[in-house]
Amino acid sequence: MEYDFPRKVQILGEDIQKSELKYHDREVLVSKEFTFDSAHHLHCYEGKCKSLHGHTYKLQVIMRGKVDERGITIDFADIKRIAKERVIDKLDHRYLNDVLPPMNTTAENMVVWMYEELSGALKAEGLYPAVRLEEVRLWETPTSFAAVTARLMGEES
Ligand SMILES: Nc1nc2c(c(=O)[nH]1)N=C([C@H](O)[C@H](O)COP(=O)(O)OP(=O)(O)OP(=O)(O)O)CN2
Ligand SMILES: [Zn+2]
Repeated sequence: MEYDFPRKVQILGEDIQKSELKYHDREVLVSKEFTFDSAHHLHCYEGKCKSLHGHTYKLQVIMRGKVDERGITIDFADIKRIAKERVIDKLDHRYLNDVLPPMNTTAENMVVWMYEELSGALKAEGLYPAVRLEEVRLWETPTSFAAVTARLMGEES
């Protein structure tokens, strides 16, 4: 497919005019996915998950913001760094019942905690409100996930 990209881009050190940038200022969702392995068991639950067991969790982080002059909403590398620092490095190869704040370690509870961690990082780093956390999804198995959105978390604008 042929795109009508601008001929000149000042921001990249080339000879480009901002007025030619077609997509600058549009709001776009950007997403990155991660996996991590953890052990846990559930309380108040009758079934196999009350016993110690493990999962390869999948986490999807979706952020939202305006595209800048470079064509970037937030660098995927920054999403990765934030997710690693705030979530993955705390949980990977750990026993969740020990390392998470007191909670039953269901996918629902965990995804709410993850949303708060990630949203807190955007605010602490001054990226918010230009960049907002739109949705976080956590797969416990390939067929089961829990998710929260900005609207569900009362952060929608
Ligand atoms: N609503 C929720 N239900 C269950 C949770 C949960 O977090 N939220 N967690 C569990 C257990 O942790 C269990 O390990 C995962 O359950 P399940 O998806 O049933 O696991 P399976 O391996 O049996 O999945 P299949 O893909 O169907 O083989 C239980 N329920
Ligand atoms: Zn489980």
